[in-house]
Order: sequence, then C-alpha cells, then structure tokens
Amino acid sequence: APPATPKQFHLGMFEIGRPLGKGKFGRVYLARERKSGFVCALKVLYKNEIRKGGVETQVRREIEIQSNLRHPNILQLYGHFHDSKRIFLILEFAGKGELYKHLTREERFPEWKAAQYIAQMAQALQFCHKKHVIHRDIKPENILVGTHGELKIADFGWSVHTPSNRRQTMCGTLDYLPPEIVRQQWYSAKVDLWSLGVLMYEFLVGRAPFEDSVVLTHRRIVRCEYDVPNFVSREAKDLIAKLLVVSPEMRISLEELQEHPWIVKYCIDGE
Ligand SMILES: COc1ccc(C(=O)Nc2ccccc2)cc1NC(=O)CCSc1ncnc(N)c1Br
Repeated sequence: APPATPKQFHLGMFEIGRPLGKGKFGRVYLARERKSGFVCALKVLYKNEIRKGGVETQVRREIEIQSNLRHPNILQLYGHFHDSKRIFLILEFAGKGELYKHLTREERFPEWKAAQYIAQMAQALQFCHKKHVIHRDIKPENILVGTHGELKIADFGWSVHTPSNRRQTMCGTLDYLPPEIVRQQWYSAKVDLWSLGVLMYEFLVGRAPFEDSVVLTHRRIVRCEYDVPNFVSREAKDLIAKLLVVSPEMRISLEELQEHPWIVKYCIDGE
C-alpha cells in the first residue's frame, strides 16, 4: 500500500535509485520512501522546461485527474511536491517496465496475450469514461507492465521516451490518432476505441496499421485504409474492423467489446 499519506512530501523522504526512463520534460527514478520502505517511481519535471513548454495547466490538470483515478490498469499517481526548480511526481512503480520494449523484443504477441491486454485496456478505458476522462494516450509507449504482467496506462503527458524510442518523429504520434482528430473535428470518448483498434492491430501484427510517411498516414487514417495479414484470426480481424471505423458513433462500444467472441475466448474471467 502507498505510504501513509502525510500532508507534505519532500525529497529527503526518498532514497533515489536507478533511472527508469527519460521523458522530454524530465527523468524518472526508482525511489524508496525511507520510513516505510515503500518502492515507487519518482518523476522529476523541471519548472523552466514546463514553463517553456507552456504546459503548466496540463501538468496541474493531469495531477488533478490522475490523483483520483484508482484502477489496477492505470498507473497510480500517489502525490507530488516541488522545490524551487523542480516538480516531483510520486508514481506507482511498474515492475515489468515499458510495454513497447516487450513488443519490440517479441515482435508481436500471441492472440491469447493480445486479447487479455486489450480486455485490460478496455476495462481501464471504461473506468476513465465513467469519470468523464477521455483520450488516454494509449499507444504502446504510454503503457507499462506491472509485476504480475498486468498492463498499466501511464499517461506520460507530453513527454516522449527518447533513447530507444521507435517513434522519434511526429508521425509516431499520428499513427494512433483517429480521423476526427486528424481532421481537427470535435471528439468524444469514442476516440479511445479507435486507438484501441490501432493498439490491437499493433499487438497482433507488430506494426501500426497506418504506418507510413506523415502525408500518407494522414490520408490512410481518414480513409481507414489498412490491410490485415492472413496469420491474424478471423475473429480478431472482425473486432479490428469494428474498432477502426471512421464514424465515431459506429464504433463498437467498450461493453460490446468485452462480449466479443475473440475477447471471451481468451479471457479467463470472461469479464
Ligand atoms: C501516472 O503516471 C504519470 C502521470 C503524469 C505524467 C507526466 O509526466 N505528466 C506531464 C508531464 C509534463 C507535462 C504534462 C504532463 C507521467 C506519468 N507517468 C510516467 O511518466 C511513467 C514514468 S516511467 C515508469 N514509471 C513507473 N514504473 C516504471 N517501470 C517506469 Br519505466
């Protein structure tokens, strides 16, 4: 359980361990709270970087939103504090690290694993939508793996993982955007279902469905032009086709998704 929440956290309370990752706005370290021995991840954001990036409100809003989102498939933000130059986020530590490293190493996931991952993401998104939180940036770079192999959405804010990140350029972020955002229209919670379709495709195929040059990705997204290799099962193809639908209201709902044969077949608790 997280440290008994004292009113004020400060840096001296933590023993800092190895770096866990590097974001655009700062670094993340393994950390241990001295008194309780509680292990967490400490994200350091530099105030002048935040100011330069004009994301102060985004950080405040993110802290506000994340502080009351408690779900096993959402990385927990336990608290935050700051000193003159830095903001510190006290995060849950995900024992098995970054999902995209597992995906890169394994190239693609077997259908039973992809189905369990998609079911967990659907449960996390359903929880977020009930709290009127949408557009949880659910590309692989923003998902971590917990100690028991469960997925955890870890909104990295605007930060991107630099060193071995496959998607250095803008187009990486384009891959997951639904047509209504690419065309700068209003969007609803249905954007998350499109991204879930892209994620499911990438789990099963090992690359994003619309991956291409920036211009072509843009066109292929708005026209929903993609093809699925033959090694993907008929049921999986069917679910992808129900998620990657241009008109948002025509996309399958998170509730229907959890009843889909491909999900039910592989998800033990069959939720
Ligand atoms: C709830 O998780 C967050 C909430 C908020 C923000 C954030 O930076 N917001 C933000 C930053 C700048 C501007 C606007 C928003 C970031 C995270 N999460 C992370 O940065 C993940 C750190 S990496 C890691 N964490 C745990 N265990 C591991 N094994 C690893 Br690797």
